[in-house]
Amino acid sequence: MDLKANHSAPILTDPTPITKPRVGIHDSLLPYSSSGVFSQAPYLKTQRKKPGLLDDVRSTNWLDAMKSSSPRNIIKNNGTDLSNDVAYRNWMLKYPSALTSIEQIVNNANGKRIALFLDYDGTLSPIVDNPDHAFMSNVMRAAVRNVAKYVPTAIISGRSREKVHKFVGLKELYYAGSHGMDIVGPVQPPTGHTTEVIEGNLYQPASEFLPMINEVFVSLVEITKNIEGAKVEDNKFCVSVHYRNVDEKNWKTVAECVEDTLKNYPRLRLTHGRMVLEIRPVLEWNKGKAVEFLLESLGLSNCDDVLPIYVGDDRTDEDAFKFLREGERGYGILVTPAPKESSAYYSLRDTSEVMEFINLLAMHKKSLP
Ligand SMILES: O=P(O)(O)OC[C@H]1O[C@H](O[C@H]2O[C@H](CO)[C@@H](O)[C@H](O)[C@H]2O)[C@H](O)[C@@H](O)[C@@H]1O
Repeated sequence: MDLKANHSAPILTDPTPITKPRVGIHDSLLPYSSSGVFSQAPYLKTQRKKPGLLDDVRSTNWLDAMKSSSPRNIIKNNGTDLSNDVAYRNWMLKYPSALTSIEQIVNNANGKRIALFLDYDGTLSPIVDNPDHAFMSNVMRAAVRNVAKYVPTAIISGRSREKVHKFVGLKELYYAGSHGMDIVGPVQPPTGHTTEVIEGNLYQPASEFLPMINEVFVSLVEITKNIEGAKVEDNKFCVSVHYRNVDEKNWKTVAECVEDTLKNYPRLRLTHGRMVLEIRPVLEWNKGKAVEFLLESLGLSNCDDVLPIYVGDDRTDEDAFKFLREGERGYGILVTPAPKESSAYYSLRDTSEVMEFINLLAMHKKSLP
């Protein structure tokens, strides 16, 4: 079957199809300030949001949103794995496998540098019950280390930057934590290929929120302490409240605790991840902005020369997919075992397919003169 012919998204088949971004990245983001800290981008605005406008949880069907927030609830139906059924195969006509499309992807990269952006949980490490045990396998680590020899590679995670760096454990990469609100950029854009990223320039657009986030973290730990299975995670500029291990009958209580806490913090908002409620600053900053920022600071923002690829599995990754799709800048690849609407172009089923894709990409780059 010719997947290209059925792909509803614009297929970038021309070797130089990617146009310059419609909106250029603001030069004012660079250069860095003398303190070694990136200067605050002037277009970053904090918006006040009423507590009643929280993203998901206070909408009438918030409980449904909580239930559907992980493939655990959508893959299985009466014990049948729907990922093999007709619905998934039909869905793949719109989001073809990045493995079977590898030729198309590398053809579009012909003559261009590839920049690779990887989410962590659910992308490089499988989803597990205990967030502290979301370890990456050694073979995955080797694959990421290897691809980073050929293409600049960054990890963009909802976790704190320090934690995700520790999990991945590779010096060769760039890291953005707190959904992109904590970025360590290069001291200067790499000239050739670097084997070790020299850390130096921090970009933390939400730094003013740190005391507030810490306060909320402490309150949430206290208020949820009697809910069995609930876990509050400090992600530096965001807080995650996990309910994966909470009995479903208590999910409402978890949401109410979060809501009660946030009533006092109109400058914070709530989003949904996979069995997790995520509290973060009301700020025009997300993983898409982080990709844009990293491309610029790596000297890779010229779309005629660079093909960015972003691989991720979660709702917050959609901002990066959108950023790449909107300017026809590059490709988003959604990792999911079940059909899902997305702004990505391609799909991969799980972390083992992610590893296969990373290896194919490295093999291709290695084979180039
Ligand atoms: O942007 P990411 O790197 O994907 O981080 C998003 C959240 O990932 C983690 O939670 C998820 O993975 C856990 C481990 O597999 C799982 O137990 C949890 O249910 C998932 O939601 C992380 O713990 C969160 O803090 C991140 O926000």
